[in-house]
Amino acid sequence: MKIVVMGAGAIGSLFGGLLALRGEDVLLVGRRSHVDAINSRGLKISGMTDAIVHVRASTHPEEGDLILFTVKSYDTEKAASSLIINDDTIVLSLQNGLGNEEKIAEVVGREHVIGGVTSYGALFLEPGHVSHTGIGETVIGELDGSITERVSRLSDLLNKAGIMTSVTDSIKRKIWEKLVVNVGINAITAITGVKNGKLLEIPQLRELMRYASLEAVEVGRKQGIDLGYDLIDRVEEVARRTAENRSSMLQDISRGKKTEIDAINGMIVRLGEEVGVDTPVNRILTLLVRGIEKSEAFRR
Ligand SMILES: NC(=O)c1ccc[n+]([C@@H]2O[C@H](COP(=O)([O-])OP(=O)(O)OC[C@H]3O[C@@H](n4cnc5c(N)ncnc54)[C@H](O)[C@@H]3O)[C@@H](O)[C@H]2O)c1
Ligand SMILES: CC(C)(CO)[C@@H](O)C(=O)[O-]
Repeated sequence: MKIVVMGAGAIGSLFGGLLALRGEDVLLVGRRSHVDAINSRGLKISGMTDAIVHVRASTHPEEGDLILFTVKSYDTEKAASSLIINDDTIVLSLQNGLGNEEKIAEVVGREHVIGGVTSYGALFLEPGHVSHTGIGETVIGELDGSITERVSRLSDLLNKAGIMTSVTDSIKRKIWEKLVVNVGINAITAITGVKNGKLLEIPQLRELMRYASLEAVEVGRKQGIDLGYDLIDRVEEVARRTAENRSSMLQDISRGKKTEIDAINGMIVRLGEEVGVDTPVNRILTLLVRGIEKSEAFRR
């Protein structure tokens, strides 16, 4: 199976690197500096995995049997339109936020797309070097909920590379559950500059986190997704488990990078309007993050 990683940044390089270490045929597609470093010195993975992986890298995609789709949500359309696929190509998105699978499907056709969520953690340290920062479950599934041979095969492939993966018949709910966690944690940590654990220690931030998550659950339920209200406690649980993390959105803001706010809190606002659920907390969080993105003064 020829595997193409579309968007070899932190998580894409880690997954692609782990698959290549297992002997799979992998092409990492990323930006020039990262590609050049990998082609001259190999991909260095440090942290929970320690390896130099000799894997091919390019700035342009090639045809693949499996495409691991790992660009940030705001790059989805552009990256999808550069893919080269054949009749049997599977495109597996491991992105956060909502709407990525639909955007990819619009470009390549729905029959090619499989949804995924991962609690693996990775950091991009410098060109040619990523850090493996966390291990967690990866869940994949067909968008229509069917359990197909191809999704089972894909799960086997990832498991063989040491990426603990299971197949679900409700990937949309899984994507929503991860979304609610990101809605509760990411924007508030990005705005206030605190690590995830502080959201539990500071009563005002804890209240905000619960309100933001509750709005997301209400919107999801109105969209027909079977989300329980206990998810709000699970958001707190994730903040506890990742207490020392600086969330991905806080890291983006600190580096002066664009955030995934539109696919996370902004998506709750947009969908809330569609289904008639008020989302004042997420509206303000979205406006603040968009404002901060535009403000030099807030770069830490
Ligand atoms: N990093 C993590 O631990 C983690 C965990 C779970 C989910 N995710 C999700 O996975 C996605 C990627 O996250 P990340 O942290 O790896 O981001 P990242 O910014 O490190 O990686 C994305 C990479 O894609 C590259 N890219 C974008 N468009 C491209 C194009 N057209 N051609 C070639 N390269 C292109 C970017 O240059 C970047 O290097 C996000 O949706 C994120 O929320 C990340
Ligand atoms: C789970 C999470 C919020 C932990 O920091 C992570 O998904 C992130 O930072 O985006």
